Formats: sequence, structure tokens, C-alpha cells
Amino acid sequence: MLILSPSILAADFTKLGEQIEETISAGAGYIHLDVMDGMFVPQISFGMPVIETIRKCTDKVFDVHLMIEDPGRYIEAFAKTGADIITVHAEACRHLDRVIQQIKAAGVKAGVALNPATPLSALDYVLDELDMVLIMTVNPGFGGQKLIPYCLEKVHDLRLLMKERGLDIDIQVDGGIKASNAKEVVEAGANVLVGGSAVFSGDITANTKAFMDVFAEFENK
Ligand SMILES: O=C(CO)[C@H](O)[C@H](O)COP(=O)(O)O
Ligand SMILES: [Co+2]
Repeated sequence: MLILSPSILAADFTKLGEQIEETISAGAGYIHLDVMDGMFVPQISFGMPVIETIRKCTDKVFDVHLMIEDPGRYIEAFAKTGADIITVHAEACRHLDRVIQQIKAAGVKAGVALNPATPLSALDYVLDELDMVLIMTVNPGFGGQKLIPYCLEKVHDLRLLMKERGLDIDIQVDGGIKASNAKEVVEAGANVLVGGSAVFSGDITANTKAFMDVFAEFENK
């Protein structure tokens, strides 16, 4: 199943509830929440209080992307905000397997993200434990960047690896994803697409529907 997960980082925060509702009405399946700590990435975005507040607006799947150092310190706190999926960066964890166990013990689905320069081998011993792998298609930290093409090779290789191992784990892509490159991204093997600026710049309903139109081409095949 193909899912659009709009990143609220690009939304107008004075109209957050309304804009989330608009993208959901037009077909978005998840809501992507980018947490940045000013250490793992240069920017600071938002944390638990914001997620807890918007949890009151919708019961959609909350897909929380933690761009924070040593995320094991905060798993239980983010689980309490109503997160459905928590994704940590392999590069930010000293004991990745332990953090994955912490996420699952908190009753939340576990995802691991890889920066563009991090090889798939970083997942070697944990892949079977995961619900989702996030292949970053830009270096994390900022919205509005251009997709780095070689990251799609990694998506393709991961899909093949999963097939070999008989695994059916979601592959999410994040960074520079637009309706105009969604076909290519899905063909590479991704099934959860994060869209920030491509969803929230301009007409949110039309932007979301443009992704849904691409998804429909695959689902009608
Ligand atoms: O994780 C992220 C940044 O690190 C965001 O999810 C991503 O940047 C989305 O924004 P855009 O679609 O505009 O690239
Ligand atoms: Co993100």
C-alpha cells in the first residue's frame, strides 16, 4: 500500500490543525513529525508538547522522525505523546538494537533512518526487528532540499535485500519528494513517501491529490 506522510515542518504553524485536516481529507495516510535537537542536525524544531497538542486534532498515524542524538533518552516520552511509529537514526544510536527494543517495549512501531552516506549494512543485524526503514533522500536537517539521486539506488537495493530475506517492511523516503518524482521513487521500492514543501506550499488539497493520482496509477495496475 502506498502512503503519503506529510511533514508538518513545512506547514503554517498558525494554521496547523486546519492544514493537517486538509491534507488528511485529500488522502494523506500518516502525519510526519520532524523532531530536531540542534545537535544531530543544526536546527531545533519542536518536541513533545507540540506533538501531544496536535494528537488532539486527529487519530491518523503519527510517524515521528527523531533527528536527535542518543534518542534512547526520550523514547518513552515520545511514546506518551501518542506516536504510532518512532524512527531513530542509526548514526545517532550507540546501541541501536537496544533502542529498537525500547521502542517496541513502549508499544510503538520501530523505524530506523539512514543518512544518504550510511550504507545498508548498518541494518544488517536489526532488519528483522523493524517495522519501517527510512532511507533519507537528502541530508537531514532542513526542508526544501533536492533529492539526491543515488539514494534511490539504496531504496532499490533494500527492496531486493528484503525480498531475499522474505521480509515485508515499509520503506519510507524523506527529502525532496514531490508528485513529479513520486513515480520514480515508488518504482525504486519505496511505499511511504514523506512530503514537506511539496504538500504545504500553495494549494494543500491539490498538492496532496497530485500524490494520490500517482499512487492510483500503481494501485490500478
Ligand atoms: O526530515 C526532514 C528534514 O530533515 C523532513 O521530513 C524533510 O525535509 C521534508 O521536507 P521536504 O519534503 O521539503 O524535503
Ligand atoms: Co523527516
